[in-house]
Amino acid sequence: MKRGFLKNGTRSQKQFGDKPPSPVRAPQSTPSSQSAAIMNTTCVYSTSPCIVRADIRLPESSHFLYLPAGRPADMVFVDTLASVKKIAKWPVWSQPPPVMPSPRPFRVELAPGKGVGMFANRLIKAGELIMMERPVYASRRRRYCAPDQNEANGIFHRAAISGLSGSSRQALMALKNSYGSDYDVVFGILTTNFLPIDITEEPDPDNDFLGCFPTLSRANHDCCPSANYFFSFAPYCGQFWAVRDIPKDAEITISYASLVASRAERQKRLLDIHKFTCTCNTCTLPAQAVQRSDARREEIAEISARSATSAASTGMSKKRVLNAMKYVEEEGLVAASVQMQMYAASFFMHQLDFAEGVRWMKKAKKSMLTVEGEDSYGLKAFKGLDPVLS
Ligand SMILES: C[S@@+](CC[C@H](N)C(=O)[O-])C[C@H]1O[C@@H](n2cnc3c(N)ncnc32)[C@H](O)[C@@H]1O
Repeated sequence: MKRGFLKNGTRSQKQFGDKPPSPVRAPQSTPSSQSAAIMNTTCVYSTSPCIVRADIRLPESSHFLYLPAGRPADMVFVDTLASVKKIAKWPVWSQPPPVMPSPRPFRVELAPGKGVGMFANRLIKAGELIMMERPVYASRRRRYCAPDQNEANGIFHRAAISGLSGSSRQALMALKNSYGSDYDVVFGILTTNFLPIDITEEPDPDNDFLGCFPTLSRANHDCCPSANYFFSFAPYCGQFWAVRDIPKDAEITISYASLVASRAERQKRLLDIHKFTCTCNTCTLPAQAVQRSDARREEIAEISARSATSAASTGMSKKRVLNAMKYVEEEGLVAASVQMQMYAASFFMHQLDFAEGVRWMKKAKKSMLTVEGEDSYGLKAFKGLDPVLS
């Protein structure tokens, strides 16, 4: 998911939380005793915009930017000084976050065995925007902090959230912590709830950011999810889009890990990073059905991987492409279908079957709209092709 899944319509899925945020360690000369760790290492860099240096001891310390300016902060951005100075100037902060129509089409309630989850209050139609909101905590995955500010004492993150308004801090602290007592609770909450976000409009793998959301972070995982998470850069909001009709009272789920992997691989990742064993319908199929599901997902993964290479259609047969399309449908992987449809479009174009190529492009465009809405980066890439595709 590089801001959602479909930048350029061809990027492979960037998954959130695929590895925990990793601190970049400062040189060992930094004091590392517990007493030094407890001391306040922050200092105010500027008040307007409100920027706080995380650690006066480190030349390259991370900085905390509190937004919006001049009001109790709804959000903290954690990054280098140069970066937060640029972010502070974005015009989006002068606009209030978009308000979702009331009543909301979902509720947050107990999801047995999972904590809480999001459930549909009414039929939610495929392609509907379920929820959008700004993160309360946004951070580059790799932050720069001293060895005495670690996952166990949470000093760094605690300092970052201390400048948030009471309500934003409470919303964050109310989120689930799946990380257990070896870790500080704030670190645990953040790591449990991170979703991928962006600081650039164009795809940029070097800028790897994570965000925590008061409501979106309540969605549970399913290996055949009913919603797609997309980060819309323009309003600076995370969004959930219904990828199929979601009946009243059904759970609204997203995917935390790559779905085009075998059950064993998915389960390992979910346990290692997200600390649960997935018991979704796909994971609990009878053994033979799991084998078939694995084979379908592995085939989709192989073709998705090819779609990123220039030799994408070399040695590929039409039968195999069309079979893969069927597999995506059989597995209910609506978000993954976009990449496959784009692959099919380019495959047929290479075969000089333009009618078939355009047909798959139209399908991909429609799917992009369903799973990412009008702000989809991939959709924008289609703009010049409108006369052909409409
Ligand atoms: C981002 S939170 C999701 C909301 C969370 N259930 C809550 O109560 O706030 C992620 C955590 O929810 C739980 N979870 C998510 N999906 C799950 C699933 N399919 N089965 C069991 N637990 C799940 C795990 O504890 C996971 O670490």
